[in-house]
Amino acid sequence: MASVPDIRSCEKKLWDSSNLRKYCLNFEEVPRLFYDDPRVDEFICSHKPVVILGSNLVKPAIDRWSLEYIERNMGTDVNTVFFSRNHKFKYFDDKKIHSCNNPRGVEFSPPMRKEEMKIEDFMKRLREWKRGEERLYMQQSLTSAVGPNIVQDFIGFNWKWINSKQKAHNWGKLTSNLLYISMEGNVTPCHYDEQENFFAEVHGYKRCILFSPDQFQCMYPYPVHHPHDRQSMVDLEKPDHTKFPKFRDAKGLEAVIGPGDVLYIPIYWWHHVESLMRLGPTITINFWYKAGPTAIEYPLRDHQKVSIMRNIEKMLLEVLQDPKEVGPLLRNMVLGRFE
Ligand SMILES: CCC[C@@H](CC(=O)O)C(=O)C(=O)O
Ligand SMILES: [Zn+2]
Repeated sequence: MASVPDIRSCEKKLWDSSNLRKYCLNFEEVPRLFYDDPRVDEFICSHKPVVILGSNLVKPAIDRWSLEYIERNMGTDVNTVFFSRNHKFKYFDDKKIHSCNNPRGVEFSPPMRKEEMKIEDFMKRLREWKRGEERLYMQQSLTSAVGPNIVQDFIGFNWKWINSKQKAHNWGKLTSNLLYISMEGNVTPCHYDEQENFFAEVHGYKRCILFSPDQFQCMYPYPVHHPHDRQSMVDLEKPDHTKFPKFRDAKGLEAVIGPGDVLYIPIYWWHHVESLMRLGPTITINFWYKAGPTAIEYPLRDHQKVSIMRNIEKMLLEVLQDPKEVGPLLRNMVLGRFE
């Protein structure tokens, strides 16, 4: 992507395309709107991503949450830290590992490992990291166990604004706020979540590549029973166009977000997230909301069709018991009949 003129005009551009990983696709820009622009609600209402500027959603964190401040104030509980031998941190559900007896009988090998660490141990590992060592990525729910200063900062978030969005769009409850502390260059590969997400950048720059739920045929998600459920089987860095031919036609959007920017990631939208290279660690806070009650209206929305497909896979596995039987039954149902 050519370096994008930063609309916050006077600010010096702090990154350029050399900080971004290169992919075989070109992406359209996610629109960037100020928080009080009425079009923001139009984007949220139509489940379209938008970068929201100037909301002050997590201003206390932007003003205070340096790595040193977080180390001093995160509290004494342990934090979830993922380790990966490469730059990818591909999520997997360890409760589904048993079901992954894939046809060749090869056991599932987790692409990363998890440790519960004290904040000071995580920060030490981060400071002393050497090329070639496992990369680290802290992904920890903000709970009442954090220190009093961080509780105060959290109270100082712009709850008035975000609560008004939750209400206006009839979202369900706020289920969690995760604090992400990532090394430069870390990547969370392409996946979708079943929650609405306000993704608030606190420190550093992240690039988010997004694909709509209507790109389902191009994204080749793992089966629902697989530990990598909700993840795309396509490796964005070296896509296998033989196994995943439709990926060539995928139409994606992208946004680079910096401190103060909030990216709305609609429920079921695919997203790949990378911390820009050579710009140091990034800090992000997300706000995950349960979806609101959606009346069944026709034509069905694409994300509703994804939810229907998920339920069909779950039901078939429930009744067939053997994951290896789900594909053949679906093929028998469709081939030559619905094509
Ligand atoms: C564990 C995933 C964190 C995040 C991606 C990222 O910032 O690396 C994301 O996917 C989300 O907030 O939904
Ligand atoms: Zn996600």
